[in-house]
Amino acid sequence: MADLQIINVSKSYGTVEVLRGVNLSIASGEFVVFVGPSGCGKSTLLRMISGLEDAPLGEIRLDGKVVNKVDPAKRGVAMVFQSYALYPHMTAFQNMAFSLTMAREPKAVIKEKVDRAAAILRLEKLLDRRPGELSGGQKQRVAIGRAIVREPKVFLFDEPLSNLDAELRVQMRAELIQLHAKLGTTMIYVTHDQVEAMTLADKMVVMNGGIIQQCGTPLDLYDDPDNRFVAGFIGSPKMSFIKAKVENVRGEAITLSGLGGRATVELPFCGFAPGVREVEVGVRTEHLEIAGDDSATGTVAAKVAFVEELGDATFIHTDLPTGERVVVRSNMARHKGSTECFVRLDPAGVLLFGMDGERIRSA
Ligand SMILES: Nc1ncnc2c1ncn2[C@@H]1O[C@H](COP(=O)(O)OP(=O)(O)OP(=O)(O)O)[C@@H](O)[C@H]1O
Repeated sequence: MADLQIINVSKSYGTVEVLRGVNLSIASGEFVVFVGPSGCGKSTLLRMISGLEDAPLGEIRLDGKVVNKVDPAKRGVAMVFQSYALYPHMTAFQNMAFSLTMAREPKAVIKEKVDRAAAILRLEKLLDRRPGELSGGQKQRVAIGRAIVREPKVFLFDEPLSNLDAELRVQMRAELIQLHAKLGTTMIYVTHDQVEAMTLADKMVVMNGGIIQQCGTPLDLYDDPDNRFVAGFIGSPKMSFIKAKVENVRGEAITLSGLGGRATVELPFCGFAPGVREVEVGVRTEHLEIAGDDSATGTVAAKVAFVEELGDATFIHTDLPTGERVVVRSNMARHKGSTECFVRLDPAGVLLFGMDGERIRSA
């Protein structure tokens, strides 16, 4: 177990800056997930922590010690790759034992460590098989086993489940949660799948454009995003955004107009900055409902674009007259066939964003 500090770390490839002044503190034993769209720099940051990529600017501290120039093999970190990276001619046992064999550990110690890892990962019966004789999930477990036997201070996972089918991903996700509970080791995990991130993370780090946009618990990010990017990235279906004009600001409420072109809504809000004329309303699907008419405030006329019926929930994708797409979760079955509807916002579930994308919070 180890804590990790990333202090003002930047990285460029040629003239392209892929990490820009990243600061992050990871506590010992924490499960931290880096998430963000393709190319945002999450794998680069992970590889810099592992030492596979050099870190010329800023500091990476493991248990207080600067490791920027420490050899990857001596950092006490172990990485698990998306591609498994197993030796095809070696058995599962030999693959898992490889680093210990190279370090000339005694045979009895190697066997004990591999057997212990195999028991944790339920691989005991597969140790004689070569990678070609294992399923994707089993191969990934061998790759994780190879990391476990090294008894690292920090595990680094680079999209380890991306090559697995949907069902196996869910199963492996649960296994990783149990593994973390069993070992208690610091784990850093990269994925572009936000559901994976939300289910695994103690702390989630949302990145975009080489910058940490926000970090916190998954529910902090879901309920209280700092900006429009985080709000839109976290959650499925995604948060809907509607532009509005600021009509009236009072002590504990503001009135917005022009939602979807016409509608108005009054929101509880303290300390709204005078002078702001335009905002964007962000609202999650659970704070929207289909209304019978537009008599209540915060109700917008919309056209049904398409309906997804998933059994336990129905998502109605609607288009406002302004062209904005709004997704409503409804337990009213059988919306297929409807072409027009009214969508009502629950004022208590509305978040406000400035036109610069930053969150406007109530005082
Ligand atoms: N060795 C390299 N040389 C030049 N550019 C690179 C190199 N490695 C990565 N990049 C670029 O740096 C940026 C960040 O890449 P990185 O792999 O960290 O992104 P990512 O967030 O992990 O994306 P993905 O989810 O697609 O794996 C990308 O624009 C990528 O093209």
